[in-house]
Amino acid sequence: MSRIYGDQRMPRIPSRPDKMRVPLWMLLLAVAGKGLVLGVRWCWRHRIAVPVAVGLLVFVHRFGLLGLVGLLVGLLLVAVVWRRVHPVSFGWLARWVWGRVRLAFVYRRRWRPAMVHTDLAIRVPTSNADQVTFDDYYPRIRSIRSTRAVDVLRVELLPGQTPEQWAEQAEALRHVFRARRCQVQAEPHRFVRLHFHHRDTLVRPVTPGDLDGPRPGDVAPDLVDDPGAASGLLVAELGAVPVGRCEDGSPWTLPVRGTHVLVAGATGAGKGSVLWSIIRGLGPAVRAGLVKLWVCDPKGGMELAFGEPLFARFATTTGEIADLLDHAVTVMQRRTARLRGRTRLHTPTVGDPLIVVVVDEIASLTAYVTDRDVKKRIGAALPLLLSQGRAPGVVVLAAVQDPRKEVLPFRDLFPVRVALRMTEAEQPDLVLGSGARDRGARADEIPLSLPGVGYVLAEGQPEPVRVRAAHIDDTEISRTVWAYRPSTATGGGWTPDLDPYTDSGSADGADPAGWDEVA
Ligand SMILES: Nc1ncnc2c1ncn2[C@@H]1O[C@H](COP(=O)(O)OP(=O)(O)OP(=O)(O)O)[C@@H](O)[C@H]1O
Repeated sequence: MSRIYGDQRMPRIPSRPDKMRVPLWMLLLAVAGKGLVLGVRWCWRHRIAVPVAVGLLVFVHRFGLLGLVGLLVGLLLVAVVWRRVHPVSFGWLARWVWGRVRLAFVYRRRWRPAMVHTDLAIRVPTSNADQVTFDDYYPRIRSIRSTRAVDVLRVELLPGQTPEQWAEQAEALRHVFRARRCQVQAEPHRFVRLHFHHRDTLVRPVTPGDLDGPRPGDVAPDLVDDPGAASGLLVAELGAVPVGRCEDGSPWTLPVRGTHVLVAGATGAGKGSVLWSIIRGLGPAVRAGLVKLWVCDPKGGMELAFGEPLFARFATTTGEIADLLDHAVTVMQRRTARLRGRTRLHTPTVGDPLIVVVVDEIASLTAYVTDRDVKKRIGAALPLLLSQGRAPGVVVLAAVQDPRKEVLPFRDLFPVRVALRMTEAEQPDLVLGSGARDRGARADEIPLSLPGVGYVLAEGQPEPVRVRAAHIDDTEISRTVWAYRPSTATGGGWTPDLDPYTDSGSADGADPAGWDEVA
């Protein structure tokens, strides 16, 4: 209140002004005027419902109840035909109508009490001649978009409110509107979007999509005649590698080129499926020679050994892993020296591919290694790769069970992070950044029955998105390996002219096939 009234906490003490005689006609006129204004305002607020109701009344008056039944049957038939002929426009209209219905019967009815009890309404004390009263100001719902699974309300903030205040009340709002989950998304100014989720769209496992078929709106790289264009398409796709599905039904993709990705989750949360989905998504680029997978499986190869033919390098002991990481640092430093002042982001080519260092259970390398020399080498190489590897095209894709800083000291160096099921309520914030859980990333509430479900937060993206990775079973892994393993003659064949800065000789001053020789 002090904000509105300055330092004056209560309104002025009520004082009774002198009585004034008002003629009765003037009073009646004032009451009628106020009634008219309120009536017009009400009609304006219900500007769709009022004409529809009036239209229906006129219709019934003219054609009777039987006519009304005929009209409804006719509308139903039109809807069925419309849905078959043009499902997109029908879907849009259906969502709009469903949104108006939800607004009228759910949100408008419970909105005011919900706002008062969550302290999101503002109460200003006012005084009249006899008593102190209060004026209530309610945040206004400006629009609504509804599907069968989620209602999204766009709400205008009251002066002085912040999206954080709304995020704190998300759990209370979820209960008021009987939703399964409520997520608050801030707009840059004045508005928040409240997502009330009613159904879980990620209950069913996601089947991996076809990587070689035509994409919506374009064609598969394999179907492009010009090899340069095909390669360009594959390189472009490294910015959005298909991993699974988002809660809103859209494809879940992750960038791999120019970033590092961390996947965190308790045991059995489905980290393997995220790693395998990304590896599989990189398959076409691996087959084309534009990506090399350097894979470290400190669990002795339990998780990733199936894919060995797909990998340029595969290390399972801590000694081998330390060698692999040292070599990745060397390649990174050579490339950095070569590309310095020429480009800010390496463009993969067959002679100079993107190197993706995949590490399953990265904590085994940072916290649990007993050999001091190996631990020191790994402890030096990993932060170097994470801090300098993005631009020269040596990127890290890692999985971890325990996201604490003592276990993974450089987790903040991963720009893209995925939080699968976690065991403690603080962990989503450790992985996705502070406040992520309040903004809806309740990874600790993901049930055991939903492996592969999690929340993702990419660099520059303010809100966590709920996602599910595709389920890659052993058969699909074998198919992927068989379909996308690179040809044995690495470094041979045609090199697309994508990188104008690539030297005419070998990429890093060494034989490109040399990377494989080290393995
Ligand atoms: N996206 C998914 N959809 C459906 N089932 C999945 C998915 N991901 C994993 N699973 C199932 O969940 C179980 C555990 O998965 P996974 O081994 O990938 O978990 P993890 O996090 O890697 O576990 P750990 O840390 O113990 O290796 C497996 O039986 C797997 O079949």
